[in-house]
Amino acid sequence: MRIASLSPHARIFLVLVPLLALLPLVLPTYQVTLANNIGIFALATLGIVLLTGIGGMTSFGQAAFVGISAYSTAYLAIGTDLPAQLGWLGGSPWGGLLLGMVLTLAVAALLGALTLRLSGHYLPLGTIAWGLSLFYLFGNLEFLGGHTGLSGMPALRLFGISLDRAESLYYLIWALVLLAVVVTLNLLDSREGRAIRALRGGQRMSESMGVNTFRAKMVAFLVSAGFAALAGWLYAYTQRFVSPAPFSLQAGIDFMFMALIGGVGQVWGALIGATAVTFLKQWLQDWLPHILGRTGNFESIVFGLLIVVLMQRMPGGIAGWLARHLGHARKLAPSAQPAPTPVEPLPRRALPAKGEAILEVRGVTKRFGGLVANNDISFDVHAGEILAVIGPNGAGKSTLFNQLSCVDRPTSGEIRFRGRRIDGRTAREMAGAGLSRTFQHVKLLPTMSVLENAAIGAHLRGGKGVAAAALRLDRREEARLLDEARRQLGRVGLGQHLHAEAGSLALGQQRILEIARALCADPCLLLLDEPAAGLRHLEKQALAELLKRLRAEGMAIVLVEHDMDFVMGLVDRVFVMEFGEQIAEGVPETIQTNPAVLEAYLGGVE
Ligand SMILES: Nc1ncnc2c1ncn2[C@@H]1O[C@H](COP(=O)(O)OP(=O)(O)OP(=O)(O)O)[C@@H](O)[C@H]1O
Repeated sequence: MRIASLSPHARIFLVLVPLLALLPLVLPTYQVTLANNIGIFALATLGIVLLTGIGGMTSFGQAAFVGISAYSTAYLAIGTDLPAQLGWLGGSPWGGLLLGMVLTLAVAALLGALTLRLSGHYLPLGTIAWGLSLFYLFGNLEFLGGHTGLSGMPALRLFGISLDRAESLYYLIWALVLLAVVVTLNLLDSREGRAIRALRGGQRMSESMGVNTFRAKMVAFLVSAGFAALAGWLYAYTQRFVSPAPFSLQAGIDFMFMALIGGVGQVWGALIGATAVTFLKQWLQDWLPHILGRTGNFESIVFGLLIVVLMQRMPGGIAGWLARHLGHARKLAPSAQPAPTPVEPLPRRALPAKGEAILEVRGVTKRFGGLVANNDISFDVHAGEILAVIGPNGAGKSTLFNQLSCVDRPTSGEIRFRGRRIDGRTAREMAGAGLSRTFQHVKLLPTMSVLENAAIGAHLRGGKGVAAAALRLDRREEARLLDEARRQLGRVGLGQHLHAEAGSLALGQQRILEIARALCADPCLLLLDEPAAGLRHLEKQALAELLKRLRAEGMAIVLVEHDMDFVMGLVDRVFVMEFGEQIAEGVPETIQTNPAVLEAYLGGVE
C-alpha cells in the first residue's frame, strides 16, 4: 500500500506506533512512569474532546468519573471486607474494570438524563456540582479509606502475566489509548458520529433531518465517561493507591485545560494536550524555583498565565495550529472517503399517487401574545404540485412554515399530512414521515464536508448504531448513505464540491446543498424556505429545472419565495398572504393580475 494513499490519521499511526513502542526501551523508568500518566490523562481528555470539543457539551466532571472507576478497582483489588454480593468479583482486575465501568456509566446516564435536555449552563454546572460532591463522598466514606484513601493494591495481573513494572504497564496503557483513538475516529466517521458532530450549532437542523439530538448527546456523554472509567482502572493499577485528591474538581479542570491546549476539536488534541500540560507542569516545577530563587506554588500562577496566553494565541489548541500550518485542517477531520465500488442504492419510499392530497391546512391560527401572525389559514397541497407562499415582509410566511414543519404548533386549527394530523408532532417525527425542508437562514455545518452535510439528511435511512460504528461494522450501510448523498449532490449540480468544506461554498450553493440534504431523506413533501435567495441567474434556472423534475416524479413542494420571476415561471399555484391573512390563491396568471395582490404585495401597481 502506498503511503500517499493513506488517510492523515493512518499516517499519524504509522509514525506514532513504532515511536511509542520504542520509548520504554530508551527512556529511564521515571520517564516511562511519566509517559504512563500522560497516557491515562490522554484517555480521560479524549472523552472531553468528544464531549466538549466535538459535541459542544462542557463537562468539568471527568475526573470524578475517573475516580469512581479508580475507587471501584482499588476496592475490589484489595478485597478486604467486601460485601457478599461483590465477593465473586474480589481480587480480579476484570471485576474492577466491570464494576468501575458499570458504576461510571450508570452515574453518567443519570446525570445526562437530568441535564442534557436542558440548554445553557446546566450541564457544566451539573458536572461541577457532581465533581464536588463526589470528591467529598470519597473522602467521607469509611470503607473507601476516608481522606487517606485505599492503599496496598496488588500489582495488575492479566492472563497470568504480572504487569508490576512501569514498562509493562506502559504497553497496556498506550495500547488502550490508541484503541480509544481508533474507536473515536471510527465513531466520528459514521452516521452516529455525524449526529454528534452536528450537535455543535446544528441541533434544530438535525432534528428536522430526523436526528434524535438527545440520544446523540447521551452517546457522546457515555462514551466520554467510558474513557474516564478506563482511565480510572489504569490509574488505580499504576499508583496502586487511591485517595480523593486526584479526582477533585481541580483535576476535572486540568483535563479541560489539557483538551483546550491540545486542541479540543481534534481527536489527536487529547494526546498532544496531555503530553504538553504534563511536561509544562513538570518543567515549571523543576525550573521555577531556580529562576525565581525561591520556592512556593509559583508554577500554578505561571501555568494559569501561560494558558490564558496560549488560548489567546491558539484558540484551536496545538493540534488546530499544527493542522492549519501543515495544511491539513480539513484532512485531520474525519473525512468521508469516496465509495470504492458501486453500492446498492438505499430503498426508496413509495411516493403517493399524483394528485393525492399530501398536506391539508384547515383554519390555522397562530398568535404570539396579542399579535395574530397567521389568521384562519386554509389550503391543500397535492402530490406532483408546486405551491408558492408569497407575501410582503412580516406577512406570516415563516410562521406558517414553522407550523407546517412542526417546529411550532398552531394556536388553533389543524394540519394533516397524508391524511394524519401532525400539529403537535415533532420535526423529527415528520422527517421520518416524509417531510423534509430547507431553512431561510442556511443551516449547515460549515467545517464538515459538503458530502457529510448532505448525508445528515439520510440519517433515518440508516440504522447502524454506536457499537457497529466503533468496530467499523457499518461500512456497507455507510457507503450506501454516502452514495445517496453523492447522488443527490450530483443531481443538484454540486458533484464537483463533494469534499470541500460546506462553509467554503457561495451562499447560493449552500442553499442548493440544503436542498440536496433534504432530498437525501427521500421525502414526499419538500418545504423550501426562499430557495432562490442569493442564487445567480443560471443557478436559478438550474434550480427551477430540478424542482420541475421532482414535481414530475410526484413530489409535493411548498416554497416561500420573494423572487416573483422565479415563482411565476415555475409553480402551479400561488398562495398570497398579508398581515397574517390569506388574501388570494390561484394559478400564477390570475395572481399576477389580482388587484388585491397588486395592491398589497406589489404596493398598488397601476
Ligand atoms: N416568535 C415570535 N414571537 C413574536 N412575534 C413573532 C414571532 N415570530 C414571528 N413573529 C411576528 O409575526 C409576524 C409574521 O412574521 P413572519 O416571520 O412569519 O413573517 P414573514 O412573512 O416570514 O416575513 P419575512 O418575509 O420577512 O421572513 C411578524 O410581525 C413577526 O414579528
